[in-house]
Amino acid sequence: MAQFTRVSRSVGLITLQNPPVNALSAVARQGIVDAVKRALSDPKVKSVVICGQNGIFCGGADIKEFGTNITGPPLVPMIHAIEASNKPVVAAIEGSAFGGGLELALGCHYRVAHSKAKLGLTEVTLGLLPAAGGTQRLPRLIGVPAALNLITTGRHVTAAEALQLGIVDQVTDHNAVDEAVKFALSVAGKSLDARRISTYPCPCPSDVDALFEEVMQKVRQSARGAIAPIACVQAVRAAATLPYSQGMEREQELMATLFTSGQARALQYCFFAQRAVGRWSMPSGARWDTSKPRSIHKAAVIGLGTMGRGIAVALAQTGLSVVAVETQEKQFMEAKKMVSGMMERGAKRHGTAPPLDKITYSQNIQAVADVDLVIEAVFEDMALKEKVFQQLSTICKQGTFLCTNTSALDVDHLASQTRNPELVVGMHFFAPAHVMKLLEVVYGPRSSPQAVATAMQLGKKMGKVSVAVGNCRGFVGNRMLKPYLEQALFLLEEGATPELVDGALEEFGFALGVFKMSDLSGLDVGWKVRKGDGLVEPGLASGPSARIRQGRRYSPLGDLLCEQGRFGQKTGQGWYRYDKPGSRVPRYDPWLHSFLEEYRTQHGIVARRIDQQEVLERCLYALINEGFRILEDGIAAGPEDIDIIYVFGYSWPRHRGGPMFYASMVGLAKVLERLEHYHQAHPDVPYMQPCNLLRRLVASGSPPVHKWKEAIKKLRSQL
Ligand SMILES: CCCCCCCCCCCCC/C=C/C(=O)SCCNC(=O)CCNC(=O)[C@H](O)C(C)(C)COP(=O)(O)OP(=O)(O)OC[C@H]1O[C@@H](n2cnc3c(N)ncnc32)[C@H](O)[C@@H]1OP(=O)(O)O
Repeated sequence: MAQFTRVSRSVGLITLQNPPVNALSAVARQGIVDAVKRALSDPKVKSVVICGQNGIFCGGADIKEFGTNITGPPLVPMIHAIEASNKPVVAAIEGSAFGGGLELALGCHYRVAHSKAKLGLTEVTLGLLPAAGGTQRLPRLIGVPAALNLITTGRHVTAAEALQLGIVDQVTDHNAVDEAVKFALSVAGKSLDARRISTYPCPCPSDVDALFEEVMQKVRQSARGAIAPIACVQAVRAAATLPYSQGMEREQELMATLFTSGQARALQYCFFAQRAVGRWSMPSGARWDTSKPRSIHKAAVIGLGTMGRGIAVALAQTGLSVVAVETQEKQFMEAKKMVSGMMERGAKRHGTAPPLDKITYSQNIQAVADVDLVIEAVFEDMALKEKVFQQLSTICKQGTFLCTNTSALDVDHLASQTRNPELVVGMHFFAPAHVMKLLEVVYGPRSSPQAVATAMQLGKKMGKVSVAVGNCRGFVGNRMLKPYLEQALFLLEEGATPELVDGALEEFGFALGVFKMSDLSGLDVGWKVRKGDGLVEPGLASGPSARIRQGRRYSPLGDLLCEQGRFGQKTGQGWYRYDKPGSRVPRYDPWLHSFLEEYRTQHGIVARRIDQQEVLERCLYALINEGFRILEDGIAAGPEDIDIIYVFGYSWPRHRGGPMFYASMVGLAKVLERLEHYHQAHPDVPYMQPCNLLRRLVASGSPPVHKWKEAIKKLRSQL
């Protein structure tokens, strides 16, 4: 849909009308084609302005059309027709001009942007490339290095940066459409020879080959196996080395490969899943659209360790008044300094003032009496947390929401320590809390829908992707991590090395393999939890029973390393060796390898050759199997919730769509068959026993991932 009107007597105004983001659907494209024809054939129209309704220029091609039979006029000829017009066409950019939206604007002869507008060729984030001429026009307009940066990252630029780069011709604080109309009046009748970007030569540095080689190397490194950024470099290279028409052919060729790829499907699934998790629901039937959040004006953080500091910064950055409480003198002094430093660095990056005055510090928990919401972030110890919740329940004013940042403990038990358990929810942040985008909002059986809605809304305000999940040990993310870590240890026992396991996982796309990650986060963290669970027995006992604890297979390898003081990066030794404590570069450690050999001998294990395929199947399918159990238990409402948690909190490669999406791509029958195989080989590993839900989904014909929610509901009703 696009509306045509004539304004200021001689300006044809074309307004895209496709809410909510004016995406270029088949109907919208047809509307533009018709409106442009009308403008060009109307002798009273001397120039044209294209804008979008409701303050947004255009959110790009309609992503919902991808994967369907696309009809309607294609984008490329539509944009060519606009560029070829003999009447000047001005794009009036308000809100966003992304992907095909910016490509449409690049086909116009001029661009006027509102100062708050954001622009970007974002296709790479959806596993695609700017295939409506973007890879050919942008380098011609702003040069190869700047275009490569924008196209391979998909990053959004502000109107000010767009002006500096030469993407837009004018930036205004006033109404962009009015300004564009004035602009259009001023250029009516002028020659357009120098305004058609496709006719520009591509400004290139002298050594193009060296430039592209260097960029390609960098992109390959950061892409972690994603193919779209590489295709983007190839397409821009075509702009730099070929005439426009041949460059366009190359662009289309590369797009055809990406368009039907599994990676594009995965990335587009993530786009919609990220939005779907905002539409949360609870097993009680409470939902996002029927639960009203309460406004939070003042919040408190209890405990200023690493997590508490990050949470305090994230809260202050939203503009809330924050009371930060730490009772230990040394930690209190240190935290004050660290928090100010974090805020100053953040403000410097964003070119804003640090919100230092938003935080007041106190060593007395009584200081939280008048806040609307508290986030407890004290040490992960149930007795300590119980005490804090009992205190909060008496100190805080009526109606204050009490949240815990526990990463695994029972939220409902903490709620039972208070007078109003309905006000208690978990807010599980990920370290560093002011940087990481994920927030698990954990509801217990007694949490009120309003408490959940308020925590979800606060998370959104903090710029987090918030996912509402049920209460169980480890919630969703950490619960699924357990079988993954366990398999990694079993693989070491059986003959693998940390290098082999990490190599396989990093090749799959994880930023860090499991052992590097364990060294980074500290081996002592898990050791403490296992001690609390009564799993740790000191020393290197031998015999098969030494590796059976609480009736199931257990690997004491991590405990043995901790007994040696090998806690990972912080002690300079863990699964790898580091140059000094605190160093970050993992190195091969001969000690670890002899230790593993000695361990195997002591336990009578004959090392065998393990390949990458086995590493991936055992680690990932064990984790996925637990994901199915989580769905079966109703802890996560749907596969999207699990996938978003893994993509945003656990560095699961986005181009693989999250663990549950990945399972659907591999094929549920295959996942089931491999789990059955490994469970037969390792009957003492309950995590490998295929979950009932997985079996039933396979039996019901392995529905596609977007149908699982419905299928689970149906399967439940049959029980
Ligand atoms: C085999 C041969 C193959 C040949 C090739 C065929 C080619 C055919 C296609 C040619 C394509 C040419 C190249 C162009 C490609 C593109 O343009 S891809 C799209 C690029 N656009 C984007 O990346 C922007 C995506 N959107 C956003 O970033 C944000 O939505 C926004 C615009 C910044 C607005 O943000 P906000 O206000 O926060 O709202 P949201 O909640 O994010 O969105 C509101 C709802 O709108 C839905 N939506 C958003 N964008 C799109 C879109 N482009 N298409 C469809 N739907 C979109 C979004 O999902 C929300 O809806 P719900 O999911 O229902 O909540």
